[in-house]
Amino acid sequence: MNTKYLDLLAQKYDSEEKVVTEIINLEAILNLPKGTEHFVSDLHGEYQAFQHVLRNGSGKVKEKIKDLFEEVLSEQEINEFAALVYYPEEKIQLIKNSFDNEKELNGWYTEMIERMIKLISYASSKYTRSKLRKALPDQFVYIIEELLYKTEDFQNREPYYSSIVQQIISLGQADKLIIGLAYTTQRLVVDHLHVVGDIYDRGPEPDKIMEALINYHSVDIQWGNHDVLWIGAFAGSKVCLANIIRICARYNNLDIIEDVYGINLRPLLNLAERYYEDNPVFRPKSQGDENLSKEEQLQITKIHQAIAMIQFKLESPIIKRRPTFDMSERLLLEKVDYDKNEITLHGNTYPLENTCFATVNTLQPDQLLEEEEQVLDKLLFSVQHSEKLARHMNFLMKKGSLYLKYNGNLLIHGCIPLDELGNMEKMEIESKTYAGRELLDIFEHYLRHAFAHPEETDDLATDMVWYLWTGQYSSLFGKREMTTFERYFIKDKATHKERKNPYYHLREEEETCSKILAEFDLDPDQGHIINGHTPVKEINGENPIKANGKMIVIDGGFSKAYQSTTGIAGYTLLYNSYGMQLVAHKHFQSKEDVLLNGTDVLSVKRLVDKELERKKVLETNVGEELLQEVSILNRLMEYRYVK
Ligand SMILES: O=P(O)(O)OC[C@H]1O[C@](O)(COP(=O)(O)O)[C@@H](O)[C@@H]1O
Ligand SMILES: [Mn+2]
Repeated sequence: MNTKYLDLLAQKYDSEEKVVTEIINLEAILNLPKGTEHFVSDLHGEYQAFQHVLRNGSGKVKEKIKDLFEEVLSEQEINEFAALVYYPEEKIQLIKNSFDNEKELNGWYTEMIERMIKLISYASSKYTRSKLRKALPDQFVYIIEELLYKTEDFQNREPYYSSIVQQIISLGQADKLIIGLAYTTQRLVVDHLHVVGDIYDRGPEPDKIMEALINYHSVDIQWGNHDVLWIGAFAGSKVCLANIIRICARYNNLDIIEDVYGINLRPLLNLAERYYEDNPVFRPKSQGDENLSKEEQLQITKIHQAIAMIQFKLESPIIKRRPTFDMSERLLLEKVDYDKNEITLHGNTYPLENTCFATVNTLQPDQLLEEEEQVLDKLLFSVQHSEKLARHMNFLMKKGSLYLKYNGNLLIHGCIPLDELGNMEKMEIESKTYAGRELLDIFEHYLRHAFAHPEETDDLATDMVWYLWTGQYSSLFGKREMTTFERYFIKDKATHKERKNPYYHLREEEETCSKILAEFDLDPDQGHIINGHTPVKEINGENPIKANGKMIVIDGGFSKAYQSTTGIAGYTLLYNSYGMQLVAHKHFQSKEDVLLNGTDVLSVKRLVDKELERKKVLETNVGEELLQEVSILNRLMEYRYVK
């Protein structure tokens, strides 16, 4: 190693003792049990349900509470205490309202602080003191450490302990301390979070999920097809932009565009008012909890049509300028017989219904009206100048990737495109063919390029982001074609079917999964593939654990819109030093329900894998990095200090 680096490093470790201390510290960490990884996917804007899972660590918080207090507390007390750990601010408020004298309240404070300290001590047992310190609320580090390291054996420390607690209460700091302790517990229970794609679309609050992730202590994201759609819009793809607005209109979520991201929809509304009427298939989907007036519903229905037609028009030129996308079947507006109001697809002719072709020039159907172009330009300008969206998209880029290899597992939202025989599908891009891992790498390369060049709207990189949303060899889409047009305008449901890539049945077989793991240089005997994207229909007996445990699909449907098909409200996965556990969540009612009734829809666990020996940090990705640090420090030791 270049001695310059060692000299630089010596500035930080400027004494033999400092190097030795750090080596010992790192070696100690390497021998601790590995931290808990938490996997979630397909959040689809369902912030309330997501934050609950985040706060309860998919049941881990309650498990720890039970380990400690099952013998001494009733089930109701355990539930109440768990609710305090999940939502400390709100729970404290409720409790305060329920006591009518200060003495009772102080008794409650004392008891809760004691329980919280015990819980933290237990939850942090596999961490170093320094790591625990970093997780503590800044203003209380000293006090909490005093409370934590009071051991039960020293009876005479008892008065000291209770005097600290009483002081905290009388100084009016108890609420803050309890809140801080609750968040510390949440943070200790899960070491690292993986979001296996699809934060955006369908549900109402993707922005709040993004904020929660930005504030989370340790997270990575594997982009989903819906996430890249938003990235694409921000990166200058007009067709991606049309799609996100269309989906928001469809799910009655235009507030996200207008109020949350501050994008002015007025020009689009004006255009929509001019050309469109009511149309049953474009009415917003009801999510069950909104009160739309007739006028509002009509407005959204019009916007929905206006933006859908813009989307269809925008698709054509891309398909034409990118023959290797192999999407000519999707030149739909050109396949329409406008006189007969029918369309011929794959040799079959179907009548069209509920059409809204008022802006279509039948001689050149993909031509945008000048006013449509103007609307689009304004929308794109607004999107690219939304500060909040910029912050969220930058975070998605920084923490995200198309796939991730982590602790021997392969995390990917959709699929690895395969042919019927299980070979990796090839795609030609700029006269070169790519398959498997190389294909995913080149996709990611283009996506990053598009993001770095938001001023380019029609280049290959920008078009490629749209391909990732809808192309047949996209690792995020994984279907032959997206039948949006058919679902709006053709009655025959056979045309709505989106044929899945063979991956989706081949992944049931261990051999396929092993082959894919090997393609990514992962050990097929140890590794797993973790997928989101396709709702697991537990209702129909589908098992999320496939291929003899090599494949785990964790999209159980946080998305309310999909819960009737899945029968549950999402899967999450936990991977700690003892192995992997799959958690199935029941429908999440509301935060209020948890607070008032202590109902914490506790989840069924299925063991995916059990380690014979507890896994240590040494055997993880983080461990690898720490080992490298140790080896560098050893070199520094020899170079600088050992005579
Ligand atoms: O349920 P909707 O809103 O009609 O959307 C259906 C579309 O969503 C997709 O399923 C993609 O979304 P997912 O990634 O959530 O599956 C498309 O394949 C399909 O065309
Ligand atoms: Mn998806």
